[in-house]
Amino acid sequence: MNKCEPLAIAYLGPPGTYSEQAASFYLNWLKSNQEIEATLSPYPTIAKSLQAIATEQADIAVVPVENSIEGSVSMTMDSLWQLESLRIKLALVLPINHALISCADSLDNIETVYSHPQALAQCQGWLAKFLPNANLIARNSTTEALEGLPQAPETAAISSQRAAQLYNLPILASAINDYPENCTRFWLVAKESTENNGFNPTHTSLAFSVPANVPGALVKALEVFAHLGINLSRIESRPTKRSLGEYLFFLDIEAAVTSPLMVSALAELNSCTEVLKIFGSYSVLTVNSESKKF
Ligand SMILES: O=C(O)C(=O)Cc1ccccc1
Repeated sequence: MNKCEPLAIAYLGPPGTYSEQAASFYLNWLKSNQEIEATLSPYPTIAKSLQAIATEQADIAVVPVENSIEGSVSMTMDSLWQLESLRIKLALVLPINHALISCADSLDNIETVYSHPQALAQCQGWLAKFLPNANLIARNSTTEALEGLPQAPETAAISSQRAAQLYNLPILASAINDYPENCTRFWLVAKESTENNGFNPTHTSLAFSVPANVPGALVKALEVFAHLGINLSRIESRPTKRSLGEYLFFLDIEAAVTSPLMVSALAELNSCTEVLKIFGSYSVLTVNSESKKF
């Protein structure tokens, strides 16, 4: 990164997404706490936001990783495993409030609803109750879903209230997520070589594969943490994509990578896993609605 250039923050666009809200929060934080200027650059997919870091087109990517209702964002996990030399620098937890945006006069006229798969899933109860016959179609992001709404009044999109204001589109229903306490965790990902941001790391994320057809291989790996009294806050499996029934295991751990217990754990883990990748050690910030400044 050129020190004179503002920091380029990649996020899942077009502007107005929840990822942009998380990216804006970080941009404001950088300005007020570290006097660092930054700019926001939208990318069409989560994978492309992360690739922009690997290819040094951008300095930091803000990507959704897990939702309190719907679970993990598989595109983020798969890209992190595939791309080398990326590190998680910080986690941000944001409250998520969805609205139904449409130029239709009433819900009765809506035939199709577009949104990011996570948003469709987070509103499935509401959709089943109020739009039981609508076709639900996935888009790359909640704001990509807004494209074409004015030309097609029989369509609607699930996006944020702020996105409706940004694109001057009407809100037909608000607070439509099935659970009011809907939160999403975002990771801020940079190149391994990037300086730390001053937060003391409290969590570590990693993933590993285990030797094929070894009974108890996963138990052995998990016992490393249990025996050392280290708490795990998430475990998730993803297919290796090599052959059916082979998995990668993603773990979030409540300890910094440099803590003495983790140093012992990682040494032991190395000996019972096949490939082990450490995605970073970072701190978690929870953003409440009032502190989302733009
Ligand atoms: O599409 C967006 O706005 C995103 O940033 C992804 C997303 C979708 C739903 C909840 C949280 C993040």
